[in-house]
Parts: sequence; C-alpha cells; structure tokens
Amino acid sequence: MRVSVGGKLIIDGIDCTVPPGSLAALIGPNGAGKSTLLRALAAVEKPQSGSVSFDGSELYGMPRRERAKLAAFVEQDAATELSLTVEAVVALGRMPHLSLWQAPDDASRTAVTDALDAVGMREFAGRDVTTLSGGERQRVLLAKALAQQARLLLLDEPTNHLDIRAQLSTLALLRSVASTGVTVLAALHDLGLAAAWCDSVIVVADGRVVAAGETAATLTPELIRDVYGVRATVFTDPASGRPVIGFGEL
Ligand SMILES: Nc1ncnc2c1ncn2[C@@H]1O[C@H](COP(=O)(O)OP(=O)(O)OP(=O)(O)O)[C@@H](O)[C@H]1O
Repeated sequence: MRVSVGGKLIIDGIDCTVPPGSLAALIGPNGAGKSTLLRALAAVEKPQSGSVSFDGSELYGMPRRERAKLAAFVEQDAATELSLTVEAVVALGRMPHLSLWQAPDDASRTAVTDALDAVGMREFAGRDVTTLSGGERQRVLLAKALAQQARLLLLDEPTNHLDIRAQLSTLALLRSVASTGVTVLAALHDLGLAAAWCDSVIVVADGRVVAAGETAATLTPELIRDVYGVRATVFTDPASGRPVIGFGEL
C-alpha cells in the first residue's frame, strides 16, 4: 500500500497482515506513519495504490455502513465537541446495525451497557461528554467502538491520557476482546505495554515496515536500538512472567 497526504508520500509500500483473533501492536517513532496507516486501513484515508482486505472482503469497495459493521476505528484524540451524553455517544456505535430512524432495540441497548461496563464508565452514562477528562473521554470512545461489535478493531494510541491502572485494564480488555475472535490492531508508543500484552508487533519507520511478527521474537533490544536509537534491556516480571523493558541512552 502507498498513501500520500498533502502531496507527500507517507506510506511507501507497506504490506502487512494481522493474524485474525489476535492483539497486534503498531509501533514506530514519531512521524513513522502509524496514524496514516491506521487511517488507510480504516478507509478514512484513501491510498494511491493497494488494498485492504479483511476476511476475504475488500474494505474500500464496500458501502460505508457495511464497512462499519466489519471495522471499528478509534482515532487519536478524536474530538468530542458535540454536547451529547456519554450513553448517546456510545450508542452512535450502533448506527451501522440500525436502519434509519429505527429506535434502539434490545440488542443495541445491551451492547451499549456492556460496552460502558467493559471500560468502567457506566456511572458516567448520563454525563455530558464535553465535561469529561481526557482519560474518561478516551474510554468512552473505546466503548463506542466496542458497541459497534465489529470484527476488526483499529485503535490509535488507545492508552493516551490514561493512568497506569487504566492503561493496564485497557490492554487486558483488548486482549479479552481479541480472545473472542476480534482482530485488534493498536498503535502504541509504550513498548513495554506492547511487549507485555500484544501477540504480535508491526514496526514501522519512515513509512515502511521494518519488522513484523510474534512479539518476543520481533521486539528485541537490537531492533529497538536500530529503530529508536536507544538502549533496551528486556527483563521478565517475576510476578506475571511477562517481559518488562528498561531503556537508557546509547
Ligand atoms: N496532512 C499532511 N500533510 C503533510 N504531511 C503530513 C500530513 N499528515 C501527516 N503528515 C506527515 O506524515 C508523517 C507520518 O505522520 P503520522 O501521523 O502517520 O505518524 P505517526 O507515526 O502516527 O506519528 P506520531 O507517533 O507522532 O503520532 C509525518 O511526517 C507527518 O508530518
């Protein structure tokens, strides 16, 4: 796939695959092209060439509504200026499943409540979304994507604004969503979170994939040094058995 924005080639021949029903991290330095790639995968940004196929279906040729049933996208710091309640924002995720003017059915109401529960925001259901903190808003936007019940979930920095506990519970939630068969791809800046929680990583730099594959085999100190120019040491957390990464300057 090749994607240009504003006349500039940003994604230069990326070819990548995310294993179905798994949690994958999209990582890479600032300006590498992560957001642009996610926007292209979500069909928000049209590539000059290339295609995005999911489960045998080509996402670009598809009517918007059908695509929204397949793929949900949470953009980085998506604006929430509309004065709506949290519940109404999450209910927007149900739109692809309802016909025009159709009142929410039981399945939609349950999906909204379940999504609010999943992100721990049920008690905020009646709050105006414009009054929320950055972290609360981030969780509401994740709930909206969950309510969409798509089989592909694309997230741009889903842990932005979140405190450490909320970061861990978000990654745990994404893992459990993936375990139900949903394919999850999340751009993450925190390599520690990617290492500890994701099944695989796609590493981009300068609009190209420089490495991709199973997390432990791919996210090595050598790769981190080459891509980010820092020293990294991988430890094992004695409590969880998961990898922990320490960083230092070269
Ligand atoms: N509208 C635009 N016009 C020109 N250049 C753009 C435009 N949008 C993005 N870019 C450039 O494309 C490159 C990739 O941007 P992108 O936002 O995809 O990177 P990223 O990996 O998500 O970065 P970050 O980690 O900083 O969020 C950057 O150099 C950015 O300046």
